[in-house]
Amino acid sequence: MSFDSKQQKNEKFGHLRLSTSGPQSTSLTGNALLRTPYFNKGSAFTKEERDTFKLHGLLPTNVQTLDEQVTRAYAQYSSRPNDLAKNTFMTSLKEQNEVLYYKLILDHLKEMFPVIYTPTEGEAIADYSKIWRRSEGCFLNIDDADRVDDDIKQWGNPEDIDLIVVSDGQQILGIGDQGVGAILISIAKLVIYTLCAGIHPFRTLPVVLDCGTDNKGLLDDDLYLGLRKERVYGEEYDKFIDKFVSACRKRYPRAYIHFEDFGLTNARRILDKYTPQIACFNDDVQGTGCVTLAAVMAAFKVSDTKWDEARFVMFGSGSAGTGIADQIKDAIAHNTGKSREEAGHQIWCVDKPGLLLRGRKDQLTPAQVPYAREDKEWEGKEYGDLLSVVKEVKPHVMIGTSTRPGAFSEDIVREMAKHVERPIILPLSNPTRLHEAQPQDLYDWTDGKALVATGSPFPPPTAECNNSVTFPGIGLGAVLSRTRLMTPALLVAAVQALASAAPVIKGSGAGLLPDVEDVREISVQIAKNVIKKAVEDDLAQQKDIPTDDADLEEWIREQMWSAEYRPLKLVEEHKADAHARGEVGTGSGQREANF
Ligand SMILES: NC(=O)c1ccc[n+]([C@@H]2O[C@H](COP(=O)([O-])OP(=O)(O)OC[C@H]3O[C@@H](n4cnc5c(N)ncnc54)[C@H](O)[C@@H]3O)[C@@H](O)[C@H]2O)c1
Ligand SMILES: O=C(O)C[C@H](O)C(=O)O
Ligand SMILES: [Mn+2]
Repeated sequence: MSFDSKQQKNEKFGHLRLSTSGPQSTSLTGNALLRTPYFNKGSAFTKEERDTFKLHGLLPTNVQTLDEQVTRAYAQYSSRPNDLAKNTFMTSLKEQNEVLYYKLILDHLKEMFPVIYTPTEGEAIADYSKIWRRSEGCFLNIDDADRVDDDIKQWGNPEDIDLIVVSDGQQILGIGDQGVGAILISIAKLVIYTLCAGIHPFRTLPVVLDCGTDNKGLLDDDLYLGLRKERVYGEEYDKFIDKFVSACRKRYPRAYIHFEDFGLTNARRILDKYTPQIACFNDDVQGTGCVTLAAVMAAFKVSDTKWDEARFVMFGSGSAGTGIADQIKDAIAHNTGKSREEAGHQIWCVDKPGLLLRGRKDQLTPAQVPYAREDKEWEGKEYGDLLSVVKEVKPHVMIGTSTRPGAFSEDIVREMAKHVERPIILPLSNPTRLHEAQPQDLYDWTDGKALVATGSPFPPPTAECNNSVTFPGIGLGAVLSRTRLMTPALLVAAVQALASAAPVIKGSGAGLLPDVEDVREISVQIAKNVIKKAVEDDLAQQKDIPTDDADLEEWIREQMWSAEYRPLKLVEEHKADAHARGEVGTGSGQREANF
């Protein structure tokens, strides 16, 4: 990477920096500059910049600060009548001025998080083809699989992209197949990476793999923007994924790939296939597994539950359910010295047909198989519904990733509370309307004894158990260390950092997980653990990573992007490209032509 040499002298770790607070360079002037959201400062362009970049006559006279702009933008945001309208407003703002967009959110993080992310983003995704105005992100479709490499390569040079979030749209949150609208989940996750972990917004790429859709409503919608055909499965699908991964590897060899909201039959399979080959991560399986394990660890501190006796019931055993089960199984094994197989006996997985049993092996996914119980254990017992299973198992922990709203009904919760002092109940299905229970009901039915965390935000004392407190820090660690692989050991290191930041563990509150307000700091701690483990396990490709803890933290913080205006320098066109690539990661070609 090429960096401004003056800047390097002033910075302890200048030579390692990915993103900088130093000057940026562009050859754009006039309206072209104002229409480039990454560089546009609107009314905040200084007098000198207005001279240099030929902006006179294009802006009102008064030069304003970023804070003044935030005040105006917040008033406009607040005047929007509902959350979806607010979400649309934010999308427009992002298309106009990225620094202002991020600064506005960071100043109102708690309030805006549910509007730009879950649950409102779910509505925007479902309405994608109706509310679409301007294209953002990379669209690859299975009918043009031969073009994948060409379509990917136009986003920059090999060193330009650090992080790719990709979805095929088959299982968006709990709202099922959303086809091409899935581009918005890739974009939203990347926004969270920037807000919560300072990942440089211009060094990322949101992708949708349009493989058709089984959503009849979309296929019948004249406005639908995606491939109008039934979803493709099997060999053709696998080849398409392979082409995508190969193209990413070839064109952006340093990029870490985050898979999001793939369907049940593909999510785990794809993850297992590529984990030994590239640095990749499935958020629904691994991010959710990590955050939920951290919540359970915090809850155990309060309830004084011992790992060797703890019993877990998972309701909904898909990507998220089995991902959580795997993390919990490893934690049991780690804390008790049991084998992983033995540890798995403390987990009971329930899905649509009831408890998973070995006798029904042909109906189980490979990820479910290790949790299926021996049929003879359950002979003469009821196992077809959650209440019967809870009666038999008497779980300490019940986790919902079923997409079935209200599944944790009063009789089930009261039954659970009969057997354990502090029932730990985590309804995680998103969006909010799909939660297996409402937190207030859980407190009421257990005389306030339940320890609760939910998939979408609720007021305190209910913590939000959403992968958004985990994946940004893990990604930051992966990007900065340039880890070759994302291994289970790196994820364990991440969970340790997250669990120790829980308010109940720190003694700073009742929450089982840290609040979103604190997430940037949590991400530093997660990234630190991930990087240290990557170095220890000889996976880190980045050279000269500081070994001292304090230095490492400083090194991480310095590379986190923050929402502030940087001085802008005018350079000639050919130099701008070279400079931009090195300094702000601004790709050439299509990236600029797109604005
Ligand atoms: N809080 C978080 O961070 C987080 C993370 C990932 C997923 N989730 C949520 O978890 C839910 C599931 O996501 P996923 O990616 O695992 O989906 P998935 O399709 O892979 O799994 C869903 C599972 O639930 C089962 N199921 C469906 N209806 C059921 C019913 N009535 N009774 C019992 N089981 C039923 C399905 O058979 C499937 O096994 C979604 O609502 C998603 O938003 C939350
Ligand atoms: O996107 C979220 O809010 C969390 C999770 O990835 C989900 O699919 O629900
Ligand atoms: Mn998801």
